[in-house]
Amino acid sequence: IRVLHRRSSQSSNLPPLVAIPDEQLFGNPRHAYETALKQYGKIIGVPRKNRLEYIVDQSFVAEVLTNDKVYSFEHGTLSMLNLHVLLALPRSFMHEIDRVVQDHIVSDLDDSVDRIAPVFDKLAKKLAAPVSSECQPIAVEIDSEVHRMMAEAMLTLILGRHYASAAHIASTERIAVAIATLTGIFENMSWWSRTFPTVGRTWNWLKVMFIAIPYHFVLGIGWQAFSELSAITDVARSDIRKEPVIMSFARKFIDKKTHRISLIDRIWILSVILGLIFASVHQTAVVIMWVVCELAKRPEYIQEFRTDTFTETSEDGAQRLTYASLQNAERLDSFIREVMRTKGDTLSTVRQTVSDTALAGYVIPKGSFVIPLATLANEDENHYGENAKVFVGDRWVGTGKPATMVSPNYFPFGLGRWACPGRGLAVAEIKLFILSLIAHANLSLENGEYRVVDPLNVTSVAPKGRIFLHPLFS
Ligand code: HEM
Repeated sequence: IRVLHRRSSQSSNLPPLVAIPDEQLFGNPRHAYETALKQYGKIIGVPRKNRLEYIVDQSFVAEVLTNDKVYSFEHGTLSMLNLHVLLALPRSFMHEIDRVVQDHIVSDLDDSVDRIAPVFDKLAKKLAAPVSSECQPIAVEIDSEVHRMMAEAMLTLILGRHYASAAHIASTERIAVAIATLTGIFENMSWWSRTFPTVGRTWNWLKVMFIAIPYHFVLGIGWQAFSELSAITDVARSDIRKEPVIMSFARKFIDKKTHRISLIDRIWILSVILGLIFASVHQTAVVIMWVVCELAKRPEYIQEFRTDTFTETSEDGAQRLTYASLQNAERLDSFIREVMRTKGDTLSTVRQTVSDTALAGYVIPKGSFVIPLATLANEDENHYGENAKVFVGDRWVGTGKPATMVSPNYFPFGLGRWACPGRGLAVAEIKLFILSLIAHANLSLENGEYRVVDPLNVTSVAPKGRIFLHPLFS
């Protein structure tokens, strides 16, 4: 690690510019950034993949993530995704997705959970079936199944149960992963993209815009949804709450005179739904895998999670998990919060300066990416005490701090006005899967360890480990 320059000139007053070799940046980013911040101050500029990013320590998390007038979430996030073009639209894409999630998903989590719970139960039963019949531990390929399950759950919730066909589920998975590549999640792992980042980014962008979205979305799900939106009328419905998210969201676009939704609005609705699929499928699947791996590494927690679980009897007499069951699972909630705090997020939230901005005696130029180093805040000994870096599964029990409650020392879901609006659903989904699975089997991990695949992107790339399911009574 070396300083390229301390200050380019007295008048520009830039933070120190620090060069970190690629092997350190991509191989052990946490150590590399933490060391550089310790050496050169609370804010440093670090070039990465042809971009200059300003990395700040834990003392600036609140300022950078919540002062949206200066540090813009929309500019930061859309620019990182190479989707700046959306900033030029007359409507705010991010505001619209935010509203859909708030008004049509998390406003009634009881109902949202009821709609998707069967999808989680189905996978848990499928995975555990061979274990129960053969009465011996079996290794399961859980990662791809979890991705598929998330695609099915979100299709069911957002577009309706009739969309959950094998073909649509496969397309949804592909779209979610394809759009996630725009954030550069696979760039860190490929020599080609790391060495020629601009070419890599352009290639990814073209692939997503001209192949993945048209082929996997427009021709299938998109076309079906477009036809349904074309047929929607403003006839009053008594059961609007029971409609899929897309339909209840679409109602506000029905023109009072024509009683139809205009072509532009139909395209807008579909774009927002596409954004929502991206935001909700891939990342949740990855975090489920983190929780599964951590729990399989620490199976001693499983029994107490079971003891906490209560189910409700449905009309057909079967036992089912409801949102109330999930809220009751306090020890599991604490475990999830601890996984999210300690899994090693580094550069997980980004903002972009909308003007030259003074910070810590320096001036950060307009249009710069500013990113807090999450590990420093999430594992800050001044805040959490001596055992800050230790995983304590029940650390949060009885503290009134659920996994969804963010703060400057815990921001896996971001912070401020733009903190993830879907986090209530995300945590409910993680609990649904874990509780459904441990109802049928115990878990363990081969050699008690998993592997972090991309340490610079732990939120978007799942860890790898060989998971074993064990029969409950053996
Ligand atoms: C465990 C899974 C998830 C994680 C770790 C996660 C994390 C995040 C993070 C870090 C942000 C940026 C916040 C910021 O910069 O301050 C964000 C934004 C967002 N998330 Fe999530 N998220 C998850 C699941 C979901 C789900 C299930 C939905 C939808 C139902 C969702 C919808 C969104 C949306 C729409 C935004 C854009 C910001 C906004 O509209 O306010 N996320 N998420």
